[in-house]
Amino acid sequence: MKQRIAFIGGGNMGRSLIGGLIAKGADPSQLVVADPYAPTLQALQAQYNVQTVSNNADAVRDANVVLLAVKPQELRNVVSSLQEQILRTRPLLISIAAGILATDIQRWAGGLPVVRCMPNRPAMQGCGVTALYANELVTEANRALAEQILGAVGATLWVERETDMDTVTAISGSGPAYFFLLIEMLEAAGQSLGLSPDVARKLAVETAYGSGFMAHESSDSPATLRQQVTSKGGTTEAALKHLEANNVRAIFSQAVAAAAQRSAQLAKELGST
Ligand SMILES: NC(=O)c1ccc[n+]([C@@H]2O[C@H](COP(=O)([O-])OP(=O)(O)OC[C@H]3O[C@@H](n4cnc5c(N)ncnc54)[C@H](O)[C@@H]3O)[C@@H](O)[C@H]2O)c1
Ligand code: PRO
Repeated sequence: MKQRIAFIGGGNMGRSLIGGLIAKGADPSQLVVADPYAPTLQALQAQYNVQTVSNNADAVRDANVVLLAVKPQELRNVVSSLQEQILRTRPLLISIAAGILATDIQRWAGGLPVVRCMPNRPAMQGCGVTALYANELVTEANRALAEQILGAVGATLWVERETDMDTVTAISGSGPAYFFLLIEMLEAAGQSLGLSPDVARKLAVETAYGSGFMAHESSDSPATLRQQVTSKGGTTEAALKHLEANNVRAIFSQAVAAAAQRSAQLAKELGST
């Protein structure tokens, strides 16, 4: 990749993308990270040997891609304060912020095109998934560049309607947390039934890994894979009956809807002015 990418924000997700890109062979000298928190910069410098700066304007100076990885609440100030400079150098702006509309970011940037996307934390291991959205100002070259960067750390897909980004965020952006919660709950259940913490954790984590890997590799649907584990009158059936009787599907569906609603709400609270 022959791009110079400026990361604005080197927190959890910035670090995941940087770690994933470097693991895939990106040259650290092509990546610069700006963050006001010195320990974050020191850790990124030590671990990845990327250039780090405390000032956003310094980071974007020579960049042809600016990857916005700050919290949604920070985005307007960050982009507006860079406007004068980026209007001169015209980098591609890529936002990973939940909720915030591409048109709002575009306006704060003085009219530059913006690719809005939603990656997820497994990008760090090169097995993330990113959904991207581009409005009419975004060129084919912009799209290709964004896809090249996010595609280096996992699967990519484009959505045509920006409203779908709220659902995407609820499914794959937040999704790793749902799976981590499930691992936590399996681990706790194992412990409460008498397993040692180490054994309970190993069983829970390896089972999640194996199941995810199998779902990824198999041509069978997740429902079919589930049925293959579930012997009639057996142990799995006993557990699944209990979950179904307690409305696990409805609860989960409502939880995901709450995440999507929060994404839409963030756009209203923090954008459109
Ligand atoms: N964490 C995830 O799994 C995830 C997944 C997809 C998208 N996102 C999106 O990524 C963005 C960052 O989330 P995160 O979880 O990495 O948050 P984070 O708090 O871990 O990281 C944000 C970073 O931005 C830095 N920062 C704050 N103000 C800044 C400023 N003015 N200029 C430059 N840097 C500044 C902070 O010091 C921090 O290191 C959010 O918009 C979030 O919606 C997060
Ligand atoms: N983390 C961000 C949030 O919780 C966006 C998706 C994952 O808002």
